[in-house]
Amino acid sequence: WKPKSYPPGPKWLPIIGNYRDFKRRLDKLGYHHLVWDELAKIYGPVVCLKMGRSLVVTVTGPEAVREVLTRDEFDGRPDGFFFRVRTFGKRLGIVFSDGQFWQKQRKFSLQHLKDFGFGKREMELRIVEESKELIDDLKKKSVGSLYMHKAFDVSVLNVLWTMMAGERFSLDDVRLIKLLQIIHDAFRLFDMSGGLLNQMPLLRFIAPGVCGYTKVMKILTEMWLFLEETIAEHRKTVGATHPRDLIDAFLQKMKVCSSEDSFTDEQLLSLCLDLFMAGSETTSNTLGFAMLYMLKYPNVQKKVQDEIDDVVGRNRWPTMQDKINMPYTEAVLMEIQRIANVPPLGIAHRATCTTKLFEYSVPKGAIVLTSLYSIHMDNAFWKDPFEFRPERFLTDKGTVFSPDWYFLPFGHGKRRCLGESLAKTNYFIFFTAVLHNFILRIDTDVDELNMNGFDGITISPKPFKVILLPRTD
Ligand code: HEM
Repeated sequence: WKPKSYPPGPKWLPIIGNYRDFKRRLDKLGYHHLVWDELAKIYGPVVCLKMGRSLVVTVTGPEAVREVLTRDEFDGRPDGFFFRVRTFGKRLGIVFSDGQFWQKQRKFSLQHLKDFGFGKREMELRIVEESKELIDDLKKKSVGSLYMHKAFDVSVLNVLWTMMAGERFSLDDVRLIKLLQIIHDAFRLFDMSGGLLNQMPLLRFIAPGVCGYTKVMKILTEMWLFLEETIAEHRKTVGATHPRDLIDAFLQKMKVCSSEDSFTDEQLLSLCLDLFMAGSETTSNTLGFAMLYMLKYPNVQKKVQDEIDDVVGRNRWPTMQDKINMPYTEAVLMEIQRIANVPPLGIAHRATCTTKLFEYSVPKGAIVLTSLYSIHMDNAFWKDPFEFRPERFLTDKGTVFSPDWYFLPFGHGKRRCLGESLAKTNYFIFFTAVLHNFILRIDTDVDELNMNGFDGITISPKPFKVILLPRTD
């Protein structure tokens, strides 16, 4: 049974709703976003499923995705056990908070990250320094072949962490590598609707292992401990003025705010957790896929290298100023984001009031997923969406073309990615730095390269090995 006015979808069973049907399709297709795609083919661009206690509405295709991302009543984030367990049973952080609390915290974070270079030349210089360090490290390690799917993890995080906590990690930092692996596992364990733990939270008492509770608590405990140590260190040394980083700025703000305000110890930890998680996995997975596509398409790799050599030459490092003169490279970077779909369903939204979506009624509290995958792979618009063809992003004149509603790797609207400028600069500098310095070769057959990643909140590349041949001047 379900109200007639709700969006279409398969019939609900008592208690579990559509869980069994969804699981059956997931076992067949292997990826959550493909299940939603299959359901959209049957029921249309707005599909509604009941997953345990959660009502999940998923929108597919540019028209429906645009409708959700441009309307304030869909700017909420889901509530529920899974979304609160990270943040002490409360709605904290930035990613899964909403309303005035979120507005205030998002504004504060952006404003103060900017004070420490975010989106500015300083940030780019830091990324260049990190990329130089990474290239040196790769040169040392690149005797024979090496795993490349996670090569960027620490370097990418270092840029963000310097602005947040004023420190960077050595590329071999064992604790950080372990922590990043933990985050990686966490992203594989759940899906954007919160998974079983959100749908049936009581399962944590009955079957904590099966519903992922045991693992999630292990992951969170390690993350909390790590972040708490960093924050405690800041607490000891923070001054009254001249903050050194975002944590200092937050601690100073706490001192001048009343205890009812949203600037609390728990919020500081939650904010750090959110930025740490949102900022690391997405960018390094995108760069991992970028390496994979360069291996699979050596002719594209060569064209990028030729463009870098033409514009940058062999005697200096690529910079963001070069990007405007490198349309082919930019088109390649865009095509990788389009086809790899690292966040295939973006981040879950929530209807903050009962509202209409086209002719359907969406009740207050429904989880709303936007299939970014569906717009990136839209058959009618892209014609051959499964082909890797960077030229699709170039006009006849050779300039870069960005089709607004068919290319949204960072989302759109008020909930758009907070880290976009950092992510884009990281992506461009690390990618061009590697191709400037190395020719990437595989040591297996090209056909053996697996372009399909692991499923999860983000899609991540499966392990692959690369032979890095130094490019001579
Ligand atoms: C290639 C890398 C990245 C991609 C593809 C990406 C993509 C996205 C997407 C699709 C969203 C959700 C938009 C929505 O809700 O509709 C998002 C949100 C977010 N991203 Fe990113 N992101 C990337 C890197 C980063 C970085 C480096 C940071 C670190 C500062 C970051 C921080 C965030 C935060 C905090 C949110 C939540 C914003 C909010 O709810 O107000 N992201 N990102």
